[in-house]
Amino acid sequence: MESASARELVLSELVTVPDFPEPGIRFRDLTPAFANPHAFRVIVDTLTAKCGAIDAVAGVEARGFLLAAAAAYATDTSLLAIRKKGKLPGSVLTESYDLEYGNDALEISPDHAPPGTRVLLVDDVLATGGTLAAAARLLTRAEYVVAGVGVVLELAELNGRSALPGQDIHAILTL
Ligand SMILES: O=P(O)(O)OC[C@H]1O[C@H](OP(=O)(O)OP(=O)(O)O)[C@H](O)[C@@H]1O
Ligand SMILES: Nc1ncnc2[nH]cnc12
Repeated sequence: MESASARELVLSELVTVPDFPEPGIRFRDLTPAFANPHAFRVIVDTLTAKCGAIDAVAGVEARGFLLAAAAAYATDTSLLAIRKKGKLPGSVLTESYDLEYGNDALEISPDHAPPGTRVLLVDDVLATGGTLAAAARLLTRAEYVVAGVGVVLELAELNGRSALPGQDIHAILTL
């Protein structure tokens, strides 16, 4: 169970925007929480406290990068960038996925950490789970171990957990 303070901080800073980025979507904007230095610190500390031993933190472009960079710095571990298709040079692994408002593909450079690297995978929002499931597939194909999945906000009605069977998922706030 999450501490009330982290959950309450996120809840107090969360902004819901109707019909963005397209009609029918209730967009959950966490950038105000990231702009609050106390809230951002508590968020990063909570995400990193909830996983076991790790060697790296992976973040999903773009909003996941904000969290992953801070979490990797805080834990003194490797930072792994999971990017949208076409942004990484050289040899990459690719996974396509669907999300609440479209589809896309993610890529990773597979040789930036050794096989067996224990990775905490982070993002801001878990909605349908398409994004994090594709990211977890990339990490597995790169021969890393997904030690945990951390998100700030889980949208339970979209059942994203079902896309991540067997993963240890921690959400600071679930709506
Ligand atoms: O669980 P899902 O249904 O896959 O949705 C969650 C994803 O959607 C958002 O990213 P988005 O693709 O909008 O990109 P951005 O971070 O570049 O804004 C969010 O940051 C998650 O990565
Ligand atoms: N409703 C939503 N709000 C913010 N980010 C999202 N990613 C997918 N669905 C989202």
